[in-house]
Amino acid sequence: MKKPRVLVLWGYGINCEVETSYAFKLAGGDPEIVHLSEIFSGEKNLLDYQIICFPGGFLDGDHLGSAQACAHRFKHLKLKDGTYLWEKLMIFLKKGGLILGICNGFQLLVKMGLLPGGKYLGERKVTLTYNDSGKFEDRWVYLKVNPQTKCIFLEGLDELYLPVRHGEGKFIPQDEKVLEEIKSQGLIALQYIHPETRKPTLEYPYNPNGAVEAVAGLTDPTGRIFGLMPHPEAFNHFTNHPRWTREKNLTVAGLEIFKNAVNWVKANLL
Ligand SMILES: NC(=O)CC[C@H](N)C(=O)O
Repeated sequence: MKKPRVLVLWGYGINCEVETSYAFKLAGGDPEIVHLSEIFSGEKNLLDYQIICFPGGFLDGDHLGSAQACAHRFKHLKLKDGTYLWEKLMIFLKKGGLILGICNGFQLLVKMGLLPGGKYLGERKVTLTYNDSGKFEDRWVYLKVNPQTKCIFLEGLDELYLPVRHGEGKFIPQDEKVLEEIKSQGLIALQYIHPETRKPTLEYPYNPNGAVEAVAGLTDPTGRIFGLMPHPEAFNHFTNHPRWTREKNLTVAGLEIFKNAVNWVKANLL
């Protein structure tokens, strides 16, 4: 059986590409780690893959704000064949491909305007900025999947426990109107919850950054683009869980996200 081809990008400060590629492999995909420079030079073509993944890290050293500089490259870079990289991305989406952005990758997706997408595709309507705590947050968080979400990556999932590690994870919409639109279309895919009430929370440290509406992850109206601040690739085996020696029958929650993507491509694109 053919395996979905997954483009896992690295370079310029991305540092989670090996773990991310490993997670896609465990999930049944055929990942390839490709340096961004090979995309920018046109040596590698986005259209040769069914899934594009932007992993976590510190693109361009977080200069100008996390993922900001790289977002400009994706929006404005002209390839040797005379086409724009952005046009390639649009063709990739038209062909039905999936896009996943994790942490720094999520920051990149919102800064280049792939999320929230839909009628705002290419426009920046939301951002991810400095944590309210004023420091880098490195902790595990409880998350709830929006039962209304169309996000393919989250199908069949309800609550998740995953690690976050970021300095700029606070979700902010441009204004109330944008927030209402995002909410009414079910684009808030994932929220930070309080471990006791199991409800979305603004309380620190359960909401580790002060994200408005406790947003931890967003999808676009097609459900094929997904970005999240937590790192699902860092929970790919039960021993990654901080309490694995005490808690039994742990679901390896992170891996489920990669399996959903791979299985969807197998069923719909291969
Ligand atoms: N782990 C990451 O991807 C971190 C993203 C970004 N550099 C930040 O600190 O917010």
